Amino acid sequence: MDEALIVRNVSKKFQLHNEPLKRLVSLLVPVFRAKAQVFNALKDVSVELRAGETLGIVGRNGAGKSTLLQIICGTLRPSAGSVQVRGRVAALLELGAGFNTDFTGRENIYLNAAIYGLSRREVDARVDAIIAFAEIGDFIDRPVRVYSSGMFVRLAFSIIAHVDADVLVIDEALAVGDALFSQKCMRFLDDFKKRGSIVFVSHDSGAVSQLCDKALWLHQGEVMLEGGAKQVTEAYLEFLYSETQGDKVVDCNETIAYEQAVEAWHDPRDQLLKNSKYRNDIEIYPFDTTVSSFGTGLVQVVDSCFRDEQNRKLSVVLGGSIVELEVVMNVQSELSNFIVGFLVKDKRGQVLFGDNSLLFKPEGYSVLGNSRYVARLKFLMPYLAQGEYVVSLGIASGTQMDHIQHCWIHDALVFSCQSSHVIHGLFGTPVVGFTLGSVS
Ligand SMILES: Nc1ncnc2c1ncn2[C@@H]1O[C@H](COP(=O)(O)OP(=O)(O)OP(=O)(O)O)[C@@H](O)[C@H]1O
Repeated sequence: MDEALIVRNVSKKFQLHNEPLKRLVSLLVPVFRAKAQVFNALKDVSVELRAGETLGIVGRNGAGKSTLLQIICGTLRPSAGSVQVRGRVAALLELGAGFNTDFTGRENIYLNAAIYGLSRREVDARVDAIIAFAEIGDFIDRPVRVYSSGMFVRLAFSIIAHVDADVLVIDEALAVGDALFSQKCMRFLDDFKKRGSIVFVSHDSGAVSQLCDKALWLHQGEVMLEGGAKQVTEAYLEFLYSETQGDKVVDCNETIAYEQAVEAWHDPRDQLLKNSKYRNDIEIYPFDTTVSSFGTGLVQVVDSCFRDEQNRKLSVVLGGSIVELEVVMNVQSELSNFIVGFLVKDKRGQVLFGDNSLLFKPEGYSVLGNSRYVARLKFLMPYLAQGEYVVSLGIASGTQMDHIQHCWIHDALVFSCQSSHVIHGLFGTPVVGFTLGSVS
């Protein structure tokens, strides 16, 4: 077959029991089973995935996504219908599944990889790569019962990434909480797409539309829509918004005063947005002094943060407002043509925007050796879509086209945005003026 996965008319019914005793009795005495209340978690779901394709599954809580993934992986039997998968399936579905909590991380690598059918010799050959990808340091030789959930995810993902799977099944909810690692996972998945198929469940429809070729929208156990990832995620978002907003159309004349748009950067919808649940709060995590960097080493960044116009350090930045990105650095030796810049990337590593100090002084600044400097880059933070982001910092000397990096930090600051009105595109940039006139 050309298909990597065929899900045909799959239904799943769960028996619901209020009391554990009744559940036990119904398991032991089949006649009681008929009396239990039945819940249809999946109803006649069909989908096909060709080898090399990526399928995203979206849907609200309780829509049946995890149930479908478990059926695809064979850890749950369907009540009706069938699933055919070609090749080796590796899954990240349930934290700790397949792990022995008394074993160390290293021992669990062998245990898990054996479950996926790898021989000891095959695991010997890739154990170092698995450990390097997981990046959990000395914890690899400690029992996994002492692991944080983030460490579990790191190790579990690293294992499934190295078992030569033909189909990867991933519930992205598990990767939440660690923006840096989920970026790395997304990069890995992008690469994996070249050789295998992926089934990917995510609440982040942006991630689904970027990563996946096709998508399936489940609603109360049924297929609402199946098709191209873009088409399905857009329809799903529209549905979510119409559910939360109703069909109310905001009357622009009533709520937006054109005169408010006097300052170039001011978004006249600001007040409207700030008072809504789409308020674009962007939470900033503190600068991690242990984060790795590369460059000549003549400059070390010792701190970085966001400040508002009153010079207050911010833990939350509001999308659509002016902020200052502060970079504190130690400079070892005198440098000319000095440039400070930044990039903001989404969790797949895609650059959204960035800038540097060259626009202010094309010939660059000069700095003295053995000194500490504070650079501040003031910019308009765009409205960001829900998700996690990182800021990369670069300190260099030279020109835009030709420069030497003294200190480049990939993930200097991490930030996370939980609420947003941005549903199309990667980010929103404020509309600073609008006029409408009739032409005769
Ligand atoms: N073992 C079970 N017994 C009874 N009901 C179950 C069982 N497992 C799942 N369900 C029910 O089936 C429905 C679908 O659950 P499922 O976990 O597949 O949803 P989901 O789309 O993955 O949700 P979420 O996004 O919240 O993870 C839910 O209403 C859930 O309560």
